[in-house]
Amino acid sequence: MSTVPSGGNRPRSAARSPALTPPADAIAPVRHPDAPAPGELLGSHYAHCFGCGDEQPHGLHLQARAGEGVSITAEFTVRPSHQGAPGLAHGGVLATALDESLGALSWLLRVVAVTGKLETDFVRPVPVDSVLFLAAEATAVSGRKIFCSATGRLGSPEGPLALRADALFVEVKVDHFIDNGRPEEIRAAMADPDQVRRARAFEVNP
Ligand SMILES: CCCCCCCC(=O)SCCNC(=O)CCNC(=O)[C@H](O)C(C)(C)COP(=O)(O)OP(=O)(O)OC[C@H]1O[C@@H](n2cnc3c(N)ncnc32)[C@H](O)[C@@H]1OP(=O)(O)O
Repeated sequence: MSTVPSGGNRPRSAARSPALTPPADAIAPVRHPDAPAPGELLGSHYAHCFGCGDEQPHGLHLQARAGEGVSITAEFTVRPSHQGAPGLAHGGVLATALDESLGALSWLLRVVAVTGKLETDFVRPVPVDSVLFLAAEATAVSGRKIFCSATGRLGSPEGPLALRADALFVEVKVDHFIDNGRPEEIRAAMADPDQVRRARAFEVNP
């Protein structure tokens, strides 16, 4: 069953960019047999990640849980440091929370993927101290392209819809990070056995 309501007040597909519509020959996403069980906390893919890292003091500290199929849920508490306007969350921070939730789907597919395109609807203002209940789901796969959607609801998983996103993630090899990341952090990550283990867990064909 889908955990991402297509809902909101108008049909999402009416406004979506063509690049975010899966091609006719796209296939349904397949949950990897070794994916974490529904309800299991996924943990951070990188301790210094702005979205989910435990060791990132400026980060969002998002904690995602595996859902059914290829879906996750996550909670994000909006802090005063996340403000854009007085007492309200910054839109870019909210987009980051959606991006991170969508990125967490990689744990269920067991592929390494990065955001290629992220389209966000900001449906309602999100006050500081709100708890946003995020739900993300992969909807289709076409070659290296993973189509996915997410929502953010205020106060509870059934609360008022505040955010909605559609995204295209593109599968990459671990070399994507090794070739492009700053050497200092890459060296540190490769020297950390836990980080190497996490990277391997995402790779189907290491
Ligand atoms: C490890 C998990 C981390 C999770 C953290 C949360 C997620 C993130 O924030 S990731 C960080 C932000 N994202 C990035 O830095 C990505 C930067 N971009 C890139 O590196 C490249 O553009 C990349 C990898 C997306 C695609 O490049 P490349 O590998 O050369 O593939 P490319 O051939 O261009 O594209 C593959 C397919 O995707 C499509 N595609 C790629 N980007 C887009 C886009 N922006 N819009 C539409 N389609 C796109 C292409 O059209 C192509 O489609 P088709 O196969 O039908 O021809």
